[in-house]
Amino acid sequence: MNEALVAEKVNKYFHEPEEFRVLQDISFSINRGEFVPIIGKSGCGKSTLLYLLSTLDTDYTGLITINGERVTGLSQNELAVFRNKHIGFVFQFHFLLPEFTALENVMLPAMKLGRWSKTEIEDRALQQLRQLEMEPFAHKISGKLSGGQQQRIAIARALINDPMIVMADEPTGNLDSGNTKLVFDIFSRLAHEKNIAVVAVTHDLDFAKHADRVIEMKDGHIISPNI
Ligand SMILES: Nc1ncnc2c1ncn2[C@@H]1O[C@H](COP(=O)(O)OP(=O)(O)OP(=O)(O)O)[C@@H](O)[C@H]1O
Repeated sequence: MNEALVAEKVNKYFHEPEEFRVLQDISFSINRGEFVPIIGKSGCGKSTLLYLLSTLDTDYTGLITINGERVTGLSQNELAVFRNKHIGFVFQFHFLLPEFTALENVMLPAMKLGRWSKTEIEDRALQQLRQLEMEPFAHKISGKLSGGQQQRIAIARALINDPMIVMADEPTGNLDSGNTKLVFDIFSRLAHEKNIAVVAVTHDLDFAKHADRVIEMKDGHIISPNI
């Protein structure tokens, strides 16, 4: 099975301040090994869609399937377990703990999962940091590192549990062009070499234009071809 994510006729309404259909019959799929940015003008519904896809918001109609498992309808507890196992998050609100070291931050999701011993987790975390050229900073306090370095720690943390899909919200939002390119290269490599699906909401068209495929949204619809 190659499909990492399938959305079928997803609709989302906000009821305040008035009834508003923010996502309208969204259907698409993303395969493993694909890096797919979601682009579109401010307010078109990108973040709302990512929130649903990542199972953090369950108030929608339609069907979302991730890694062959229908996540629509799972309980909050089941979703929490599912997310930790299968989804890596690089979300802006998903901050690093600034007083913890880079290594401690990366280890945290694996400690929660309870699949490996502490030594194994530390090895895995160091390996992730190494792949992102962050191993020399493993024992530095995260809050004292640069924005680009912190973003790489967040990516290492997103990868520690071997997710099959990574979801990112404005992953290059606060980065200069050098770091933006770096994050782009990391995401492409993850998709192509590790067969992970990477979905990233972005305003950055430079970041998006070299990706495998772009999903473009307008007024709650997907308008890009080839979906
Ligand atoms: N909790 C909410 N209640 C009501 N309306 C909301 C809520 N959250 C978002 N909206 C509205 O839904 C629409 C889509 O918002 P969303 O944040 O998904 O857009 P976006 O494309 O991610 O925008 P941006 O690029 O600026 O982040 C906007 O019109 C927004 O005002």
